[in-house]
Amino acid sequence: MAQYTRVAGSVGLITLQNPPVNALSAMVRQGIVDTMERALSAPEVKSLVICGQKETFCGGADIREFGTKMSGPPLIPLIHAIEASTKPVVAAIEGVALGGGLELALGCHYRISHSKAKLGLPEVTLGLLPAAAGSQRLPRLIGVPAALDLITTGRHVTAAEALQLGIVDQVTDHSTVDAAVKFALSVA
Ligand SMILES: C[C@H](O)[C@H](C)C(=O)SCCNC(=O)CCNC(=O)[C@H](O)C(C)(C)COP(=O)([O-])OP(=O)([O-])OC[C@H]1O[C@@H](n2cnc3c(N)ncnc32)[C@H](O)[C@@H]1OP(=O)([O-])[O-]
Repeated sequence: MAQYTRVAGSVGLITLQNPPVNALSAMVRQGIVDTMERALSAPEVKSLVICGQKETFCGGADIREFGTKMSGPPLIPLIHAIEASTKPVVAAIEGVALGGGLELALGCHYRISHSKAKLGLPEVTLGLLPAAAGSQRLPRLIGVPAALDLITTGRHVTAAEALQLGIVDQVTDHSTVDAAVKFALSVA
């Protein structure tokens, strides 16, 4: 699921809800599609923030759905629709942004991270490659050598390293959602 609220007057806040790590289940993907549509069609909403409930952004594809029949909207067009949004979209990253979770954040126009967050593309550790265009968006963002390192090792980076590499735009020790909403207001 994904919850939609309007905050600070003009920011649409989309909160991913799928304990324990807000993995991208069919319900969450459908929730993102529905809440994006709602935010994009609301004239009073000028920018968006995507976050995860319970202080974690997203652990990627829902491993509980591996080996089951695919249902719900696929991830690639969903992330593409976020990237193509005419209203700026900011990812508020707490806890983890891993695999499809980081790929979702890479489709957003800006990324704000909590200082204790971990980011990475660990697909290789499952015998997979990033399957939702992370292998395209990450090299575009930080260059081929740094992206290849992350994709082929699957290692997690700290928020400080993510900032230094250029994966995130800002790191905060305080409320990531508050910082992302402030950022979203500034770029609307
Ligand atoms: C399209 C895209 O390209 C593709 C193809 C993909 O995205 S492929 C998928 C990529 N994502 C991953 O590989 C992330 C795998 N997870 C982890 O690395 C870790 O879990 C963690 C996030 C760093 C947390 O570690 P932790 O030590 O704090 O606790 P935990 O005990 O391990 O985990 C805590 C609880 O979370 C559950 N969990 C963790 N990740 C999950 C996931 N992706 N889906 C569903 N549940 C997950 C886990 O089963 C456990 O549940 P329960 O036992 O409590 O019921």
